[in-house]
Amino acid sequence: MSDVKAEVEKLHDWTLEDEKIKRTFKFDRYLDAISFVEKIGIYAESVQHHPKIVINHTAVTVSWTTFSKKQLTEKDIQGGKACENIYRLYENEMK
Ligand SMILES: C[C@H](O)[C@H](O)[C@H]1CNC2=NC(N)=NC(=O)C2=N1
Repeated sequence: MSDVKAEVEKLHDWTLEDEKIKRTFKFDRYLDAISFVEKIGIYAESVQHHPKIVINHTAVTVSWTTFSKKQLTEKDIQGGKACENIYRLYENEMK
């Protein structure tokens, strides 16, 4: 297994399929979901690596892959970790 694939296992809650990692994040309110997406957008622009994001009311599904290489790369792992960190901010605010 490649190092990148081994790293996916450490990202609990993310599933690996077809060279993509994916996770759905849940929010209490629609605008919390939108705010999460905006923060991911700011991260994505800062590193010039952009995920697919599907907003379904209060559920946000984020998928990372590297389309230029048609495979999962370290940048996708970093993207997944960034999403986790951003979501943790939201969870802490809710406590
Ligand atoms: C030039 C620019 O860095 C590339 O087009 C970037 C932009 N964002 C990207 N995002 C993702 N997810 N995969 C890429 O291959 C990619 N390429």
